[in-house]
Amino acid sequence: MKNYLSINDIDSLPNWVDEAIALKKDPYQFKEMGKHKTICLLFFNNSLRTRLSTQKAAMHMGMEVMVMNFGSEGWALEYEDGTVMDQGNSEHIKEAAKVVSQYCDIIAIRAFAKLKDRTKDEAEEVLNGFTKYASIPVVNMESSIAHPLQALADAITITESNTKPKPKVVLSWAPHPKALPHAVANSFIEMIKKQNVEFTITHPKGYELNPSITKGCAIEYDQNKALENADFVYVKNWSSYSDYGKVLSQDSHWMMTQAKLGSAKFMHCLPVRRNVVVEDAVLDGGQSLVLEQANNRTFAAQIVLKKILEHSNVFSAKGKE
Ligand SMILES: NCCC[C@H](NC(=O)CCC(=O)O)C(=O)O
Ligand SMILES: NC(=O)OP(=O)(O)O
Repeated sequence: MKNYLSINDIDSLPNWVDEAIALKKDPYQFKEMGKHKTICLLFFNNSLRTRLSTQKAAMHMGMEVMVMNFGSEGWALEYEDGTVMDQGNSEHIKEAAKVVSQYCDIIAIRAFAKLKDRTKDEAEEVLNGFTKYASIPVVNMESSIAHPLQALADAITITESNTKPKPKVVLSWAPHPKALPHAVANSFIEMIKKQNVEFTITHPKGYELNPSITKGCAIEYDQNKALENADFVYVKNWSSYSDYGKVLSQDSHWMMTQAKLGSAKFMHCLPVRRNVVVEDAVLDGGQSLVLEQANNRTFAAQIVLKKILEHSNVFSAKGKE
């Protein structure tokens, strides 16, 4: 595997989950693999988990790590080809990506959706710009439309705590004061479609996600009905997709409560707004998996780095890359 841009870059999800669980038991077993290799983490948006867990994963693999908050520290980048750069942007992606490629062996990028222009967000100019012009592998640390490191961690977490042959998994929208991206929900859906589960999505009308991603999924507008007999409830806010980037509802009836959760396990990618998205009793209770999810981010990132290093070591040994 060269790049990890979406869940579709995983050749076998069950194998990757098993390998990640094995890495978790003995995290430094491949510490020689990344020796004298450097990963550069470029952040165009804030982070706690992604930044620290990806750094930790790289350290487990014996890699050196460079981190840059590009959004606040880097030059404003231009992505259009052939532009006369006489406005605010100082540096073109062509130079930036090629320069970063000279300093490291893997680039990881976080660049969220701006939620103003759907076509522009779906073009993924930052992630795709780096992928196009970098000469080294690229990892998606949450782009406009995907968060595949989170979804892989979620797959590990569900596998570890599942006790049933075919559990019921529900993705439930929850209210939020800000307009949030679709990336976490999109990648979760793409991941869960590859699992042997019964899956239902529930949200208010107007919050339908990209139909090409939800194709084939059950959508139930009655949250209580959707939650019946659930084993895992993944809660997440997202803004409207059809009325792009808009907050259409802040209806607190959609907040997850212990009463609604019943005996199901609770999941959320974090950060989470307490008593807006989910009540304290759920997060502070025994059914919450949020800390396990955050912990598994390290091993999701580590399996991704291992696959990339294996691929690049094979190619460099052959003198091909
Ligand atoms: N990386 C995980 C989630 C990141 C982002 N959440 C946020 O921006 C929440 C910010 C806040 O609550 O103010 C999202 O939904 O995609
Ligand atoms: N879940 C997640 O990606 O967290 P951060 O935004 O803190 O990295």
